[in-house]
Amino acid sequence: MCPPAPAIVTEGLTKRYSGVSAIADLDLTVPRGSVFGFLGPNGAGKTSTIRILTTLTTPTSGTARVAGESVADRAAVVEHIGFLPEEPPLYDELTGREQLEYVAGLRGHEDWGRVESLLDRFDLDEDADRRVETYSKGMKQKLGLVQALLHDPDVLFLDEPTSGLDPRAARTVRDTISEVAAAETTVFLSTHILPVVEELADTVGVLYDGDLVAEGTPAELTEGVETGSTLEDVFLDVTSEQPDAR
Ligand SMILES: Nc1ncnc2c1ncn2[C@@H]1O[C@H](COP(=O)(O)OP(=O)(O)OP(=O)(O)O)[C@@H](O)[C@H]1O
Repeated sequence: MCPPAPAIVTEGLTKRYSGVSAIADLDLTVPRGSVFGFLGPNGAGKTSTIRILTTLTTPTSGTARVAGESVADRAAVVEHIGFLPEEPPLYDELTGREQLEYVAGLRGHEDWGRVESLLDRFDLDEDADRRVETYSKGMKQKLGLVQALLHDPDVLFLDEPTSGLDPRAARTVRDTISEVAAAETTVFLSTHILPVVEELADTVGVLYDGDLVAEGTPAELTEGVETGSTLEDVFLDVTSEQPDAR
């Protein structure tokens, strides 16, 4: 039997914005059902990569496939993906439940039973009839996560899902990510919070100046460097000035 196709494959992926190189010749493979921690300093090209993989922008050159579909085929890719950007796209004037029903309707997945079960699963049912504008940041983040999961995507993209959350809300979001990953969904997790990656990621990729400068399991990355090294030590090491940096 053939092994299943990877959840994400990029080959020679390149993005330039009027002369500025954001990603350069990126080759990336993310196996199905894994949590991929996508790290890199500010300006490394993480958001640009996520925007290409979620079909919000097009590459300058190279190819990318998500859940087996080319990112050139937007309609095919969006069926398979969920995306929680740093600021969840929510309407303040809707209630939590209306927000989810609205998005489910837009996607043509008018499965109100699923909306209710997700509200229940993420402890949002008691607040579901309150307007989003009254929600705390943590509740908005949870609602954004539920919204990204409504159509049971194969690949979930998360951009800084725990930033700005208090420890309890961040824990809830981390637990949710673990739960989603346990249910065979591939999670592409971009964050600056390294302990979150250490806790959740099966594989880590470190982007620096548009290039992948390290890739492996957290254990592989910390092996071979000084005993007791953490992912933070590895991150700081591989993202210091590279000899061939542009
Ligand atoms: N729309 C744009 N127009 C011009 N340059 C851009 C645009 N978007 C990103 N860039 C540039 O591309 C490079 C990569 O940016 P990107 O936002 O992808 O990095 P990032 O790793 O997500 O950074 P951060 O962690 O700060 O969010 C940067 O030099 C940035 O200034």
